[in-house]
Amino acid sequence: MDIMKAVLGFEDGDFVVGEGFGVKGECAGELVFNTQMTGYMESLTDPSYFGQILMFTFPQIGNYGVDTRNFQNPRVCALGCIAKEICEKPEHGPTLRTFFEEHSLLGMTGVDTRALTIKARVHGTMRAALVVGSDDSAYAVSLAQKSPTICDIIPIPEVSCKEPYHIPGSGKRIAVIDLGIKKNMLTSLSKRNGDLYVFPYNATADQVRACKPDALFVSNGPGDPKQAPDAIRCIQNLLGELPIFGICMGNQVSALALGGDTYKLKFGHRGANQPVRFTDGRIFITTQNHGFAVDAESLPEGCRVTYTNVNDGTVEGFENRDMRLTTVQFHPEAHGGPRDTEAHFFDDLFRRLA
Ligand SMILES: NC(=O)CC[C@H](N)C(=O)O
Repeated sequence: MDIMKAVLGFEDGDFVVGEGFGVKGECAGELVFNTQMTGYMESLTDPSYFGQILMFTFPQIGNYGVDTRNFQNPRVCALGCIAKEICEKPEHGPTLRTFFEEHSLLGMTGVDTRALTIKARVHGTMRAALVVGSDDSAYAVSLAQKSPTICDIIPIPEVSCKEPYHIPGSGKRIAVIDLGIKKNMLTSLSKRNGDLYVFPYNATADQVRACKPDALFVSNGPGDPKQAPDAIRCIQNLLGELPIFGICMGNQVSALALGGDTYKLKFGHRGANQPVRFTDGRIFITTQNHGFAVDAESLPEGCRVTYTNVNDGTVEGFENRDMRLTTVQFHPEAHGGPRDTEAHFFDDLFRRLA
């Protein structure tokens, strides 16, 4: 096998050289790290990673091949993939290498991902550029420096559905705003017989009202929540009119719709063992993937923080009972990661509509 060069350049002038996999090419965006031991395909296909380069801290990924049943979206959404090592002989095929080659994706191995993770933890998330097929570090650094910040990109329209669609179910009618929804959110709602009317990111309140929903659900999505003005407006118009639920980006845009604020975390939470504390003191282990957070202090009267991240005390969920709004920052739908909060969130959602 011919070795293909690759280089990862950072906005601060630093760089690392490694081995490329997939195809030759380049990409630039935030480099973020995920600490999951499994679920690499769920993460790579999670639309919330659109616009970011995804690095896995677990030393080897690809050890159970590529199974499209795990995909959270039909395509890989991360701009590129960085891993210490990819498995060349998985128990089930095809290999990550073959998949990346066949789908013209960009990957890099053979780098000290732990050192790069420490760098992100010390200095904060940085913009980086991955160049596969070259070791021109000066070029990679200049690409990183020229790339827009995560707050400047508008990625949601790229991953939201283009037209509304219907997933029939025999139960409650849920209007879903797709800001780049993970498949397992839809599956989790469908499994509970939800009759789902899915709308693109720019749906208006009147379009939502027209399907006569019992509730509104706002999905996860990539980028800065402040770059989702249509969803914020739609929620604002529907607040108090019907129950509203949201996950991750759905949590953040709900806070903004209420007049609250969000801010960028130093290096975010991305992994499958993030502990959150519920109001009753119980701790749940959750999957998370977020780089922004809701500012607890900014939430207006009537809101109550329901979940707090045990590691850093940040907001992992809040509610406003008067407005019948319940949102979480973590991922109860899992995929990958633990399903400890699936029933807690989704069963509760339908119980509230009964
Ligand atoms: N998974 C998500 O919905 C992420 C929301 C937002 N893009 C963030 O990084 O915080």
